[in-house]
Amino acid sequence: MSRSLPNIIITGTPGTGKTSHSELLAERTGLRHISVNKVVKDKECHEGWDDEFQSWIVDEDKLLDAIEEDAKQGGCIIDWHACDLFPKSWIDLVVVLRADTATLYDRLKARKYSEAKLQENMDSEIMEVLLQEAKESYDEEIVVELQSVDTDGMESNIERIEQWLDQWKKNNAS
Ligand SMILES: Nc1ncnc2c1ncn2[C@@H]1O[C@H](COP(=O)(O)OP(=O)(O)OP(=O)(O)O)[C@@H](O)[C@H]1O
Repeated sequence: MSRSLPNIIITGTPGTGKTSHSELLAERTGLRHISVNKVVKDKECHEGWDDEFQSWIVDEDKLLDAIEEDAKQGGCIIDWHACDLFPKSWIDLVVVLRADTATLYDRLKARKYSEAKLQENMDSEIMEVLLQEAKESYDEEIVVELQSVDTDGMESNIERIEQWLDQWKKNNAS
């Protein structure tokens, strides 16, 4: 599929910094930030609310239909805590954000998550669930793992993605 701009997934366990990175990257590059949580809610791509985990039960087919046009056009930053559902043909780069357990614990605790939700997310980060999902779903050379612990780190992550974007544009110039 040929696009004039690439699509980038920013994924990771909740609290690793997907929204913060996506917003800053969108501001710096002009790419469109697609907050999948927001799309699920606004376009009702779900089958109801899961009380135990305090999250929507996502209808993946509806979600893909909702973002397909944008993805085909290119230039999207897809921000979500899962990545395996997006077709490989849509995606040019997958950034998996990581945080150490102490940092992540503090961030999730500050959100007043239930003990079950907090534990589920901590386990997911420790077991590298998102990193494995990304590596199993996409070619390894497009999957990048970046640490998201402090603001300096976030700055250098964004610079790195900007450099990648410049290179992608050069490689794909017609
Ligand atoms: N690299 C970082 N440096 C400093 N603070 C950070 C960093 N990454 C995230 N944070 C802080 O951690 C909190 C969670 O970040 P954010 O909302 O971006 O995570 P998220 O991965 O998008 O979470 P969710 O999946 O629940 O939407 C915010 O208060 C944010 O400011």
